[in-house]
Amino acid sequence: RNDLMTETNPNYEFAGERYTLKDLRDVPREHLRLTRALGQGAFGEVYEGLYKMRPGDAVEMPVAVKTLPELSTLQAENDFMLEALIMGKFNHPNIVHLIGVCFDKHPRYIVLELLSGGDLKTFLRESRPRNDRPSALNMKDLLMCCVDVAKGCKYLEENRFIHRDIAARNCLLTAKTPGRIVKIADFGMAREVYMSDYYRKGGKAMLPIKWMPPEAFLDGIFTTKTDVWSYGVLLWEVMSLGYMPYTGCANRNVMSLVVSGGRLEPPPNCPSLVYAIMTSCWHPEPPQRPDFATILEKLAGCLQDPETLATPLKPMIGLTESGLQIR
Ligand SMILES: C[C@@H](Oc1cc(-c2cccc(S(C)(=O)=O)c2)cnc1N)c1cc(F)ccc1N1NC=CN1
Repeated sequence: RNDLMTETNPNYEFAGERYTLKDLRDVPREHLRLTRALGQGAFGEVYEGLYKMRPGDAVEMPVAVKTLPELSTLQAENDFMLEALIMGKFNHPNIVHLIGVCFDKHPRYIVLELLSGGDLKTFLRESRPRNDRPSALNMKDLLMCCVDVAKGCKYLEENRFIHRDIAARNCLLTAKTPGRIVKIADFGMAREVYMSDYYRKGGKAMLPIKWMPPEAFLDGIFTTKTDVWSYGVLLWEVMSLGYMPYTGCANRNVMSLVVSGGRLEPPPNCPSLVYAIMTSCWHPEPPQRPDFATILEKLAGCLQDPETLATPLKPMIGLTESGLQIR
């Protein structure tokens, strides 16, 4: 983590300032109503809910609520609090907004803005072209999603925050319809709904190997250039409309493949300008990888290139996770 918070030291450094729990807005539990379960988070169930901002208000704000079960270890309590502290310090349109916390008693809650478009990976998979329906998305839609995530990453980079888990599963959309905004929405290196993405390395620590550069999974070195590598894999996820990277390849084989110079192939119909950004993010030497400002410039170039924009997301024929499929 960026700044290990020990049991006795509930402080957190961000952007050169020091914060403690008292900096987090306390949400009165009685103003919160959990309506339905959204799925299993790393710590506990995540719910959709409604939050009455001011007691007299008629209107209630839709929220997402991360819960920490009563029977949690001190480490889990710490991680939960640290995640809230981390999210509470960010202020950017492409990073999920923390509304507040309920830490007065168990079960503890982290209250987030609800992004009702759901996660990016699911959205991409749902948007794949089918015989009955050509894809609802075009190349511009995909590139705009990538731009949003890159803007969020640039903010983190500017604040010297290393995310360590940039991936489509950890990004959410404000809506599925045009005008959608994508936000980075998970900061816990959390083992979200896609458990299989995390490789059980030794003990319980699970690492998203397929999104990590060699220096990270070999030597545990994490820098902002780690996030750049992961962002390159996220680009690949977006352009493939939500495929699992290195489909069918086990994590340990990915490690040896990548160390010996192997890389992800361009997804079907991926414009060469976009694939060039991906491969630049996967340079073996971290300093040689672009920063997010450069990535944004290159994406802007793609968005101004007619040939790139005209590339169709036509039905693909190929091996998918569920076997050979003709679409
Ligand atoms: C913690 C949770 O946060 C949220 C989930 C959804 C959300 C997630 C899925 C579906 C829908 S919905 C209402 O559009 O069906 C909304 C909407 N807003 C959130 N703030 C989350 C953040 C992520 F970055 C990735 C996955 C999840 N989870 N956790 C459990 C399930 N997803």
